[in-house]
Parts: sequence; structure tokens; C-alpha cells
Amino acid sequence: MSFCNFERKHFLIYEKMSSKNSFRLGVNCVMAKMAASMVESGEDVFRKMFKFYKRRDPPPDLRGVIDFSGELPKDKVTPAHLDAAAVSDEEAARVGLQPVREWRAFSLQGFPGFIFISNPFLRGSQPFWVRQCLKIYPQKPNVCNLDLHMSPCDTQDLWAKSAPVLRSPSSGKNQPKTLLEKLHWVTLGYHYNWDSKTYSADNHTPFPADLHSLSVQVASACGFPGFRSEAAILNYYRPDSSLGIHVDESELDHTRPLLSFSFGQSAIFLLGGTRRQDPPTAMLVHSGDVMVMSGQSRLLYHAVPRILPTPRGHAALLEDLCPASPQEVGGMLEPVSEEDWMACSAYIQKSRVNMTVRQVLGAGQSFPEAPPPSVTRTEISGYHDGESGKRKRSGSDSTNET
Ligand SMILES: O=C(O)CCC(=O)C(=O)O
Ligand SMILES: [Fe+2]
Repeated sequence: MSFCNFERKHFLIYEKMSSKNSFRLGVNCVMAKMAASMVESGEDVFRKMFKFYKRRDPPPDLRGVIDFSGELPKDKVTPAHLDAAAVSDEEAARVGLQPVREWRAFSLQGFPGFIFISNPFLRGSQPFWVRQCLKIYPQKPNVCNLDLHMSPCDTQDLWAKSAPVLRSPSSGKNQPKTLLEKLHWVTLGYHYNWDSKTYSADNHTPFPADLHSLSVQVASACGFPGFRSEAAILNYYRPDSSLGIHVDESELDHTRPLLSFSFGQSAIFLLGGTRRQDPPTAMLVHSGDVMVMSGQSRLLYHAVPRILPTPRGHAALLEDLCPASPQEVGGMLEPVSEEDWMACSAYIQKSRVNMTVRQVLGAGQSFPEAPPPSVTRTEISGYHDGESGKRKRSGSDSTNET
């Protein structure tokens, strides 16, 4: 894998960060002081941190960022106890997951209900999910940002139009972007309305059975049996993309968890508090990582200020992304053809895809007749510009277009 100068700089910092002699404690101390002084001056701490990690020149110091796949700060990270009996090994394998007892799952001090599962996928199973995100889920009747300014026949098959270009050896070199590279989001199930910040009964298409099954297994293992995947937002990130500070509160039942699945390049994820003044915790999310936001952490501010190239120490992770043979992949996971994988791997060598799956309605709940007058996602999160199809600033938030 070759890196441009910018990426190389990040590798250097990252390598330093993951070295055994990390001075993480010292850095955390500096961060705490920075946060404290911002609180004193009444500034928005989350926004400052967002800008800090988004900065390109000079690149941010990443030593304070928690890496669940590396050395763990024992004062902040503890093992999470999962319900291994809730999911049989066969059920897990059917959706490409390791047996639950093998999962490395963590809790974060001060964030009850937040669970970080460090790549629980079986070797060779991530390509299936990457291919679904790139080839299958963007297809109609699902909705994507390109639908806002292109006709249905032009957005009909993004994959057929983009894959041959992505596969070609000159891919990315001074060529116009493929449609897949212009894809910023896809919605599934109840399609999120970016203008009204609501879901509604009349804007719904069937939720993909395979993604529902994956979500059910993860939710069950995390203590949420009977999870219903009713909506998902898929975010497609290029190297310069970010996702603004927001709270996911448009779902009507906040007792059900948010399930987040990430593939491709790494990212910095910021998890804050219930107020913008609460200093966020920064963590690295790598390909295959799963995050669960539930309980008291369900309605916390969060954001993705930065995409990072997968660090060199994680080369093994990228190797994991080679498609398994049909014999190895069982259950719901159709094998990925070499041809498809060539295009997928070209795409994810630069990009990150995140699927956040949501249960919208509680048991027996239905949508109100008319949407409530002031659903507040814009006020506090407002993370998408419906017109352009781009993620955008929310008020004074430091968010960014992708
Ligand atoms: O990309 C991520 O990790 C976060 C996505 C997210 O927060 C969302 O879609 O609501
Ligand atoms: Fe979110």
C-alpha cells in the first residue's frame, strides 16, 4: 500500500502513539486541562476537540486517542460482560461473526451502556459486508444522497457504472469521480427525512434481512433480545470527510440501542456527554469494529472528525479483507467474487463505510399522526444538508461537508 505525504505523517504519529512507551497519561492530563480551561471560558469543548482532530496542518497529536486494538488505558477501559449464551456459535457464524465468547468487548469508564467490540468478525467475512454496502444497499428502493439531484435511472445501478472504473489500474489517477465515490449516505427501512428530522410510516421500504440478522445477533449478545432493525443510515467517508457533532434522537424509542458497524479505513470517533460543554473521549475505530450506544450512552453527542489510513500495524486487518472461499463462508454470506472484490478493495483502500442500525419504534408503538412540531435534531445535531446531499455544519457546529 502506498501513502501520500499527508497519510505518511499520520502514520508517524500513529506509530508513536501505539509504542509501548506511550505517554498517554501525560497527554490525557493536557487534554483534561484544555477541557477545563474551555469550560471555564464557557466555550464549546466538543467543538474545540472536533476541530483539534480535524486539523490537517500540523496534524493532531493522537496520543490521547484510545485504541481498543492496542494497549488499553486500564483506568478508562474495562472488559464488557456479554451474554454469550444468547447467541449460538452457528447463529454468529451465519452472519460472519466469531463465537461471542471470543469477542473482545469493552466498556468505557463514565459511559454506561457504551460497548466497543473490537472486530468480532470471522476472518474472511468482512468482504461480504463491504460488498453489500457498495453493491447491494445503494440499490433502489433504498434512498441515497444522489437521488436528490439525479434521476432514478441515473442512480439505478451505481455499482455497474462505478465498479469497472474502480477496478482499472488507473483508478483514482486524475479521473473524474465515480458515482460510488460521490455517494455520501444511503438510508434503509424507515428512510430518515433530513429536512423534518423524522421517520414516518409512509416512507418505508423493506429492511435488508441479512443486516437485520447481523444486528439481532449483536444486540442479543449485548443484552437486547428482540431488537428490530427498522432503519439504518449508511455513511460513506472519503479521506477528507467528517461527520458533524450530533445526537441520534429522532428514533421514538430510546431504550433500544444504536448499533454501529465500520468497514474500510480507520476513523477517530468522539463520544461526548449530554451537553456540548462535556469534553468528549476520542477513540480509534478500525475495520470490523462494532459500537453499541445504549442506556445512558444512547443520547450522547458524538462525531467523526477524521478518517485515518489503516495503520501499518493493522495490515493483518486488511489481509482479513480477502474474500473467503465458498466453503469457508456459510449461512447468509454469499461468497464475494474476485471481480467484485477487486472493485470493493480499491474503494475501501481510501474510504470508510459506517452502518448505524436503529430500532425506531418501541413494542406496540406507532408513529404519531402528524410529526411533532419541533423535533430537535437540527437544533442540536443538524447534520445533513438535504439540498446538496452533503453532511454540513449544524449552526455553529464544526462539522464538514464530505
Ligand atoms: O460513522 C460513524 O462512526 C458514526 C455514524 C453516526 O453517528 C450516525 O450515522 O448517526
Ligand atoms: Fe450518530
